[in-house]
Amino acid sequence: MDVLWMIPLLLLMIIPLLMCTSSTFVFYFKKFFYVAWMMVLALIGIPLCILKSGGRDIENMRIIRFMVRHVKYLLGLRFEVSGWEHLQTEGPYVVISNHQSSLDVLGLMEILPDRCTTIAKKELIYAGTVGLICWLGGIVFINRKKTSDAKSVMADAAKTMLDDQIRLWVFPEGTRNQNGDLLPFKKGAFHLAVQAQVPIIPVVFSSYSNFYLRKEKQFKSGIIRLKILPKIETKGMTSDDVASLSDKSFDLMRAAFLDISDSITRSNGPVRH
Ligand SMILES: CCCCCCCCCCCCCCC(=O)SCCNC(=O)CCNC(=O)[C@H](O)C(C)(C)COP(=O)(O)OP(=O)(O)OC[C@H]1O[C@@H](n2cnc3c(N)ncnc32)[C@H](O)[C@@H]1OP(=O)(O)O
Ligand SMILES: CCCCCCCC/C=C\CCCCCCCC(=O)OC[C@@H](O)COP(=O)(O)O
Repeated sequence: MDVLWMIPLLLLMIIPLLMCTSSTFVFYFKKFFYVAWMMVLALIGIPLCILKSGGRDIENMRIIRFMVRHVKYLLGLRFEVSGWEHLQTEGPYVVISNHQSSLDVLGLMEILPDRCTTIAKKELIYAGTVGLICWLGGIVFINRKKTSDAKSVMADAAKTMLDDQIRLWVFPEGTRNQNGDLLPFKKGAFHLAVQAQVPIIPVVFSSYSNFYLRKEKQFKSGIIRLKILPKIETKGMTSDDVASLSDKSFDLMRAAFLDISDSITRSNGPVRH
């Protein structure tokens, strides 16, 4: 029995020691902590969402947003947001952003507008308590392996956006990417905006490579710049305009990504790919 009491005590001594001496340990510890803490937060949030809304409801995103906002401090991250005024747009719109890591959830919750939820891969629904709270928050799940299914879910979403006056956040790269640049954009977000005839608001996260390097197993403290760009109108556009709309958004976001990542790199050391 006495020995059992020693275990937490030993851990309390060993963990800070390893945190100071091994960057690989810090990497795994922070990653484990992030997932575990989000799971715990979701476990607490689930009954709150059910009590507030009785089930799946986009208003639950307010609870989720509130619960996630402090997590950045626990991981040693800080956000510098610019362009807040561009989110002061009435009615429905589509937010698009680049996607580097599951840490993007922290930036998303930092600026998530009211009545805004996201499009996510369907596999996320199986992520335990996190999956359930995502469902309660009205997240729209798509099957990326079946384009026809994904297209029909997104067509329904375009209708819901207008009927229920909601906003949708889409990651047009379609997958996480940390290659120091943006991946070519998938078309779904642009069809969605054109079908609903709503504006697109691009949001750019600066490169994480000055604090988070998956291959090198580094997860330091750092600053993430979040730049909200002016809205792009889609009124009067048709599906014929989707390709040029996607190209225009890509060019604007890529320029902003290189700009804000470069300014972080200059102040914090080189970006490593
Ligand atoms: C308290 C704790 C709480 C924790 C809470 C945590 C909250 C978490 C929230 C955050 C979750 C974040 C999750 C992020 C993700 O899961 S990212 C991955 C999923 N998202 C996406 O994939 C979106 C982007 N993808 C697309 O938009 C794709 O286009 C897709 C619809 C999926 C289709 O895929 P694919 O076939 O690979 O793409 P293409 O773009 O090449 O399209 C093929 C052709 O189809 C045409 N197309 C596409 N979409 C449509 C449409 N909606 N309507 C009509 N036509 C469409 C497209 O134009 C192509 O045809 P052409 O080549 O142009 O002829
Ligand atoms: C039953 C237990 C299952 C455990 C699963 C753990 C799930 C993670 C839990 C908490 C992490 C915090 C919230 C993360 C939400 C992030 C969603 C995300 O970033 O998904 C990746 C997706 O965009 C693209 O996927 P791919 O890059 O194509 O792959």
